[in-house]
Amino acid sequence: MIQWTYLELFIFITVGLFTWLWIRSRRPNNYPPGPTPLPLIGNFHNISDGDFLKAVRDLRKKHGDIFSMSLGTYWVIVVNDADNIRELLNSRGEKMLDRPPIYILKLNDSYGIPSASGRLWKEHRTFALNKLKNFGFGKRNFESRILEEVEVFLDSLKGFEEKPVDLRDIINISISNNVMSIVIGRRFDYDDPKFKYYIDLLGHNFRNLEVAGVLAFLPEIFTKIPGDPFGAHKLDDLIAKTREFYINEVKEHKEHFDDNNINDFIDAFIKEMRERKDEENTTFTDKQLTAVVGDLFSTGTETTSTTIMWAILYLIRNKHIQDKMHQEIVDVVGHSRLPNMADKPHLPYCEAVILEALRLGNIVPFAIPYYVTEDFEYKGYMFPKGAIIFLSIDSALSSEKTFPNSDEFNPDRFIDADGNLHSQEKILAFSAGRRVCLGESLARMELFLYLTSMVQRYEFLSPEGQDLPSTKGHLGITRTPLPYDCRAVLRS
Ligand code: HEM
Repeated sequence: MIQWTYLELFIFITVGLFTWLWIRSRRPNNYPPGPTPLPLIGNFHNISDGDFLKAVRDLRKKHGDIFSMSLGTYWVIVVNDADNIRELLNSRGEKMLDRPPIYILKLNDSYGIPSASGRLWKEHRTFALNKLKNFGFGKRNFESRILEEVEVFLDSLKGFEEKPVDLRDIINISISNNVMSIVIGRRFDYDDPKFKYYIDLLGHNFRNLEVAGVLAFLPEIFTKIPGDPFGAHKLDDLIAKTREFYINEVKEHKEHFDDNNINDFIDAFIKEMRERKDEENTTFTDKQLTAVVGDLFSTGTETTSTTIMWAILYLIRNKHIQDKMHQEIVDVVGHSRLPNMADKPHLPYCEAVILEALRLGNIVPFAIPYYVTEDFEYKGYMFPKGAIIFLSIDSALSSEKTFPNSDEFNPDRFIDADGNLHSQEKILAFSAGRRVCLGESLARMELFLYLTSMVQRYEFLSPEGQDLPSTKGHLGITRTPLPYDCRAVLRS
């Protein structure tokens, strides 16, 4: 019989364990290629230097358009290039429609719409789209409501008397008022302290939460570690505080509910919930209502306002583009009224500026992660059940092939020799397929009405003596510009 010393036993177990971990972390032959995973940590070391966007761009250069990484207990497949993304969603979409059960998508217990899967997602995406349309989404009467909000916003800019100001907070509140007028049936004043508090919390959530960061893939046990080394407790706390807002709104709506007077989305949901109360396994529950209200508040606020902040930043840095945009508005609309959606076909340069801001602003560089629910093959690679798919919208928006000199802000790339708009469909900023952004029509309307009105009335400049705002971004849930001040000077 073999006699083992403790040291020999220790060495044997350690080598055995590492061999098992190494074999387990090896990439099967038919998976997309990628960086070599290390035992225990997989490929975390390849993405953890703080700049996920750059890390993914570098890995693509080495491993090609479709590559895979081992992160936590998952294989993550990153898909680059607009054609690949569209083709994958069109041809394999049904096998990757769900969201993965990763930490950041489970913060709401996977309720709501962006984090939901299966029947819950299907029923509530359809319900939300129908009801939002009934209350005006994308319709003419909603346009007038947005224009009223734009007027209030433009007037509030006057209050700053051309002094340096960071516009982020009031743009956030103003944009939020549009979606909230449909969801909760009212708007908030820009100095309403309670709403400002929630908008501020939302901003913190968007900046601190990284859809693609290390925290996203950590096995849940790591999020419970005392001392909060990964910031998970802080996030839980911020999210719980923001949730108070939605819970209170729902409570108030229930107290004043009148079946004959359905004023907004929450009323419509409560009505549906009451009609289906005896249904077995109904998905129309209080928890889902709170989650959807939270989703519409968050997705409907930060995204559009961040795009406007990027657009103003690029217009400050490129004054000749701002002046050309202004001139087109003056020629077509004049000064006496605000631009409206009927003017859009006659303002191709303004539209080109907006497309270019969506492109270079790159505010959602990766679609919300998808989850493979059935094995499939694409371009000769295996996409195994249980893998997470990252669609790199960044790769589509920064493609040198489609957008030469892609680092430059150049709206003319969308204008042909006759001054007409072209190639707008190449902007994949809202993603594609069945999970395409639910608020795309609202966002496009807001971007057009706000940006054209702002440039019609005001000239946006850097504060005297200050450098131009930086084009560097911060990647949280969205990619936001670093804070900057500007002066809004009333045009005569
Ligand atoms: C410029 C503004 C916006 C941009 C660039 C944008 C972009 C996106 C992107 C890239 C996705 C991920 C789609 C995917 O997973 O493939 C998304 C999802 C979503 N967006 Fe937007 N969005 C914007 C504005 C809005 C607005 C105003 C709303 C709300 C009212 C909204 C509501 C949503 C919802 C609910 C989803 C989840 C869809 C689902 O999972 O079925 N978004 N958006």
